[in-house]
Amino acid sequence: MMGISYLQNRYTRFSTKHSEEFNTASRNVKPGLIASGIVSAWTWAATLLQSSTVAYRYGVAGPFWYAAGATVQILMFSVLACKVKQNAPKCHTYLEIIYVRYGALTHWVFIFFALVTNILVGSQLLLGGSAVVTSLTGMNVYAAIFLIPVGVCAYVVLGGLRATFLCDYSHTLILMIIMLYFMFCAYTSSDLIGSPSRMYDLLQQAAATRPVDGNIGGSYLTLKSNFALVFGVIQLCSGSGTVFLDQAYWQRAIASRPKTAVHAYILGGMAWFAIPFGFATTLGLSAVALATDPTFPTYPNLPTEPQISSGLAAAFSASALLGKSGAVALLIVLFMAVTSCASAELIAVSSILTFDIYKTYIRPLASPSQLIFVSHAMICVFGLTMAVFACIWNAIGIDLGWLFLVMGLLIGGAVFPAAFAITWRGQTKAGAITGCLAGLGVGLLAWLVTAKHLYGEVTIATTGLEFPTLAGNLGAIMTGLILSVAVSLIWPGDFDWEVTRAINASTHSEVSSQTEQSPATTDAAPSKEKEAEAEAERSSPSSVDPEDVEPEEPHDSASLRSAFRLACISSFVLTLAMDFLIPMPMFFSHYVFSRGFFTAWVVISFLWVFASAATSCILPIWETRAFFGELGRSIMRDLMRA
Ligand SMILES: NC(N)=O
Repeated sequence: MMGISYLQNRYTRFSTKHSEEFNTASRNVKPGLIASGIVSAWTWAATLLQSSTVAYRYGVAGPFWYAAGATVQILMFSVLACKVKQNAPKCHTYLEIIYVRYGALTHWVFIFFALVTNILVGSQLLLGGSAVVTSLTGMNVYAAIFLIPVGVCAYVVLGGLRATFLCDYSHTLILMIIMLYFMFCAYTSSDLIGSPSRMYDLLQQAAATRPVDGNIGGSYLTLKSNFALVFGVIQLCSGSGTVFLDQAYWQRAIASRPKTAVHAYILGGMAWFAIPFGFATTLGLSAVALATDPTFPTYPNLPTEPQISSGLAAAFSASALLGKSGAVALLIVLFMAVTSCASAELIAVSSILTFDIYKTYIRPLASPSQLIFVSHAMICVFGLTMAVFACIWNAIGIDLGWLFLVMGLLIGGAVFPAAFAITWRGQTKAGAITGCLAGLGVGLLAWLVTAKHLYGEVTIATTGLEFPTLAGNLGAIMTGLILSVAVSLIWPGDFDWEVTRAINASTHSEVSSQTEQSPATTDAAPSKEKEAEAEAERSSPSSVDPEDVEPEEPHDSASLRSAFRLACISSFVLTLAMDFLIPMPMFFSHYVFSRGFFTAWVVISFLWVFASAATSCILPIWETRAFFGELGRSIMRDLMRA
């Protein structure tokens, strides 16, 4: 990472010493790298572990609903990405939009929801990751929780947002390779399974002795799975909160080029689908198939419910399929997922704390170097915070499964108010605040009342079950939607987007000037500092610029409007297909997969993973080939001179 940052600073005009580059990657990253960054930010420990948990519990419907329920938010976010480019092209965080549109009170409400989202996602990463590390290596769980973020903090501090994209890229590449290793092993070479047909037989045998409650005929081979459908709805609600309120996704929209942001989100969403779908269709179903095999780590017992809820189904099947090398491969893939997502969370929170709290309320005239210093410090503060929260969850008996189902009801109220803040000129301050807070209240109430009503007591066990969490998630998100719309229509407003377009408008892009002149720093930044930065730039041996190699077309509102149309149409059509047209006929017809259909299902999972690898691993290299050629020549020239 240090090497990459050195090369970037020496040979390109993007210096990590500038806060604009550190926090927004100078807003010119191409769609392949953004898509790869989206895939890796959205690939949590849970994407691998919880998807395998639901495969173990519900059969083929689990991976499908995990993937379909959490892809659509990324597709829909393409609409917001486009609106950010249209209505607030110079913002650093989405909370800056809230601040200039609604003022300080609403800003603090949204800061609260944004930070709760990041804390839940960050601590959930460490909770899932550490459970598997402890299970496979015996390491103390608290040591694992604290060790995981240390390295990530170091490379994010060194490299900033662009560095996280580059690390995301390399981690996604490794993740794809290992995922394909598991898939090929399970479905082609393993002595225990070795083919889709053998997996089909083993799943049928498992259904005969361990039928799935709520599935037609107890089968693992059907989408007629009541609890998988409930999980899918929770996933839709909770995923909306963890995408729309997580600055990491806004940051990728902000970092991308205006006209390609939409493509990046659509590509990223479609590429991400393959990860939980392919991974859990392999390791989650293998856990069902091999649970009674002597190679299974819990043999002769079946895994316990707490083990499954902690996300250990994948760890057990990886060990059963491949022994020690399976355990090592799972640890590596999990490390890649946890670190690349943690890096996205760290820099996202650092941007919020730097721009929305420090620069807005503490030191409005902060200089660029002060902003960079605070960004670095906040990365470490948040690294520590997420570890502390993961320890708290662990100490009070909350596991990955519980946190996964509950997250959405805590943040769901703010989903629609946040989306409307950049898309609907009619949403008022009262509508936004009422939607957020009432959504939180109703979500909590629906959750606890349902647990008490259905199970007679409110405990960690009952509050982590499907129906209470479904009620809470739906209550929160729908209340946020209904109240923000109703209140805004009763006391209407008509916002002028020119106000948000003016955010940081007078900032001269560092990309063009190499000196940062945000409104707050134009006059205040010490001129010596600017001179030093300019001098650093002049002394650079040569500055390779992707734009010089491949100049981008000018941005115009007509092309942004057509990108917006593309975002709306593609997110609507893909969502309809993934969440209704494909699963619902299979659900209502009570279809149980035939052997041939299951084989085709597995083949599709392979093809999708290959397409996903092409999008997130090959496309970023292809689209920057001219830049890398020029960079290589610059390095050669520099070496010749030495
Ligand atoms: N990112 C998720 N929901 O796996």
